[in-house]
Amino acid sequence: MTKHLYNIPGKSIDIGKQVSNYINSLTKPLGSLGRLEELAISLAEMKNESFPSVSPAGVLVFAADHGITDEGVSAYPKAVTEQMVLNFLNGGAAINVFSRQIGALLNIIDIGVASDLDHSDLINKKVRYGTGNFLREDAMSREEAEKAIEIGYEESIEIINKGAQCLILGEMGIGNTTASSAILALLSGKAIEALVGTGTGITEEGIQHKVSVIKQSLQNRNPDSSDPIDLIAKVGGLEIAGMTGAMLAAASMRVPILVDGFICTIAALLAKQLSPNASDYMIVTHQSVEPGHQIALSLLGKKPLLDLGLRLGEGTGAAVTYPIIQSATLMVKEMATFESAGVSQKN
Ligand SMILES: Cc1cc2ncn([C@H]3O[C@H](COP(=O)(O)O)[C@@H](O)[C@H]3O)c2cc1C
Ligand SMILES: O=C(O)c1cccnc1
Repeated sequence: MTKHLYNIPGKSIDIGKQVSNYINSLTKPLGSLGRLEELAISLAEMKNESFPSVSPAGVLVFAADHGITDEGVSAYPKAVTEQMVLNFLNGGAAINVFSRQIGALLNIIDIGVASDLDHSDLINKKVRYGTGNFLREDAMSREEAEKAIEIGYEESIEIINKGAQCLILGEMGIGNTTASSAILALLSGKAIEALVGTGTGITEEGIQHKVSVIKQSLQNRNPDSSDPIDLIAKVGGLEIAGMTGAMLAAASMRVPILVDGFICTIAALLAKQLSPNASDYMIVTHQSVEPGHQIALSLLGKKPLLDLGLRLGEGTGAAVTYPIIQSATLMVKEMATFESAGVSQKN
C-alpha cells in the first residue's frame, strides 16, 4: 500500500476555539443553534479556516458486483447493479435527483461491475468482474483490494481538484449489505444475528439464511480483523474499498466527508483502521434502518444528524443532509454580531 494514504493531518483545534468564540458573538442566545454550532466548529477544524465553504459537494458513486449473491442473500437480482449504473448515467436514480437539488458534482465509477458497460459519462476503473463468492473463495486478492482503494483515492483527488469542497460517497452493489455485515461482525465482535438486516427487503426467513451464509463464510475465510486489507480481500467488496480510499484522500486534503448509511459507514471504519486521523474529517449524516449501522457508528464514535428511516445507500442520505451542513457554514459567514447589529447582549 502506498504510503501517502496514511498522511492525514490532525484537526486545527485553535481555529475551532476561535470559531466557537465568534459564534458566541452572533445575534442569537448562546448555544441556541445547537448542533449547527458544533458542525460549524468541526468544519473549521477540518478545513483549518474560520469561514469554510462546503459548496459544491462532490458525489462519487462506486459500483461493483458481489459473488455472494449466488447464495440468495438479496431481495433483488444481481443484474440490478448494472441496470442501476445505466439509470445513474441517465439521471433517473435517487442520487441523481438529490445531487441536482444540491448542485453537486456527480461521478459514477465502475470499479467492478460483472459486465461490460459502455457510456461516455461512465468512469471505467473496473478491477475485476465482481467479487468471488466468499462462501467458497476469497472475494478478491490483496492486490485487487489495494488497487480498489487506490482507485478510490485517485477519483477523490480528481473531484476535489475540480472544486468539490466536501465529499459524499455512494455505492451500488447488489449483495453489499452481506459483505458489510461480514466485515462488521469481525470488527465489532458482535453476534451476526444482532447486525444483519433486511437490505433491499428480504423476509425474516431470508434474514436467517443471510446470517447462516455469513457465519459459514467467516468460518471458511477466517479473515484477520486487525488487517483491513485482509477483511476487504476475504469478505469485502470493490465499491467498499473504493469508498475507503476516497475517504483517505479527502481526509488527507482536509476535505469534510459526509458519511451516508450502513455500507458507507463500514468503508469509514476501514479508513479509520488504516489511518485513525481519517475519522476527524467525517460527519455522519443519518441513521440507516440496517441494525448494524448503530453498531458501526458506536465503533466510529459518531452521532448521526438525522433519522429519516432511510435504507437505500447511493449516498442519498448524505445528499439530503447536505443543506443542513451548508446552513452551519452560512450561519457563521452571514449572521451579524451583537456589536455590528447593535443588539444588547445577555444580562
Ligand atoms: C433498485 C435498487 C436501487 C438501489 N440503490 C441502492 N441500493 C442498495 O441496495 C443494495 C444492497 O442491498 P442488498 O445487500 O440487499 O442487495 C446496494 O446496491 C445498495 O446500494 C439499491 C437496491 C436496489 C434494488
Ligand atoms: O444504509 C445503507 O447504506 C443501505 C441499507 C440498505 C441497502 N443498501 C444500503
